[in-house]
Amino acid sequence: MASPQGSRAPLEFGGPLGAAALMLLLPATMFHLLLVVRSGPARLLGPPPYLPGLQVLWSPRMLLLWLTWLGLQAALYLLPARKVAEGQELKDKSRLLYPINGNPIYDFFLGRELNPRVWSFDFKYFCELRPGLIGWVLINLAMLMQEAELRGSPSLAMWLVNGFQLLYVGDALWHEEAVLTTMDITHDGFGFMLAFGDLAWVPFTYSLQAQFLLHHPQPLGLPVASVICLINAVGYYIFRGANSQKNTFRKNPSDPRVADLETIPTATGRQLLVSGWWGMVRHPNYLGDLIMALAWSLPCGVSHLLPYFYLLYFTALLVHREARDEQQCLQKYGLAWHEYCRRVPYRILPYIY
Ligand SMILES: NC(=O)C1=CN([C@@H]2O[C@H](COP(=O)(O)OP(=O)(O)OC[C@H]3O[C@@H](n4cnc5c(N)ncnc54)[C@H](OP(=O)(O)O)[C@@H]3O)[C@@H](O)[C@H]2O)C=CC1
Ligand SMILES: CC(C)CCC[C@@H](C)[C@H]1CC=C2C3=C(CC[C@@]21C)[C@@]1(C)CC[C@H](O)C(C)(C)[C@@H]1CC3
Repeated sequence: MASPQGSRAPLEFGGPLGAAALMLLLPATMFHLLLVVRSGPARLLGPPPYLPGLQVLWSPRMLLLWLTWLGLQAALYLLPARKVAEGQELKDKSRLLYPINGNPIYDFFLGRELNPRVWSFDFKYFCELRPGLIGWVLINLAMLMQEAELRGSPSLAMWLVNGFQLLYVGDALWHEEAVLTTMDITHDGFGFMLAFGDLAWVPFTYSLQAQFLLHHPQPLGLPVASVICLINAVGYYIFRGANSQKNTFRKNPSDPRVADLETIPTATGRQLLVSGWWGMVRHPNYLGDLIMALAWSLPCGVSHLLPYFYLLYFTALLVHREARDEQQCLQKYGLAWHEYCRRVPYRILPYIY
């Protein structure tokens, strides 16, 4: 968004160089992870065990399968029997026009079109939840079924990972409307980052724990499994509680479930919650999500670093995302946001960060 003086807003992700590096590094990282997870050593930081030839990598049948999957999801997305929810309005009821800054690599990575649509088909909204997230749990299920074929029955660890991540995806679909208030929909364009993130990164790297367990079975006793289930439950409770509280408040501040919460008025007319989950830290939803990310890795044991890749990546993503959101909220709310930061000094982890 251009500032009042017309100067260009600061470039994120390290500008064109950062964007170009990420567009090379991310597919390479995903490729490395998928090779290493199948190898015996499964060393995250080691070189990939082998580099498959092009005849292995290129499969017209797989391409057709993937396009069929995308087409099926698109057809289901277009079914007439669906609820239509309004997106977030901007302050003056209009939509800001982002100046094209003549920077192709950066624009290609971040995207500049906020709401890419063909008729009523919203590409960003469609990609955000459906093909990638549902594909993720399908890959998990395929791993579970293949382990049953290989070893007679799925391991307890595989059941836990499948169950936790099915809960996460099911929750996302159940609360589909909440996606409309996420940063991706309200602020980010639909470029390489979200297209690759939604359609490749989520299904193939988020299913890493299930893939790891298929190739590296891990023993898991009931007492430890119970503790891991408790950790996931705590994470989900915080994640869901915080997201629902904020989304309810944003939809209707007078809703009895949030009406008694303390708030800070802002010059925009919108208020900031300063008690409840959002009085604990400034991103309680991220805290819950990270606790769940830990619970997804623990069933894979501690013999390998690879299953903890998601936790490491996700921590970096949310720390970076939180910083981006802070800048946006500072621009939106000015002094009110400074007051919020004074009263709620921690970002994600109480008394730590
Ligand atoms: N699994 C994954 O890969 C990922 C999961 N996520 C999850 O997605 C969820 C959404 O995260 P994200 O999209 O980053 O955005 P958030 O849901 O955290 O929303 C941030 C926005 O909420 C509003 N807000 C912030 N503080 C307050 C407050 N005190 N009172 C009222 N409103 C407030 C502001 O918008 P405004 O005031 O304009 O309404 C702010 O821009 C999170 O749970 C996160 O964990 C996110 C990224 C990746
Ligand atoms: C490829 C790069 C490393 C970065 C890509 C990041 C994307 C994979 C994520 C950015 C925000 C996301 C959200 C979810 C999935 C991952 C991406 C697309 C989300 C749909 C997961 C389910 C949650 O319930 C949610 C709150 C709906 C999430 C919204 C943000």
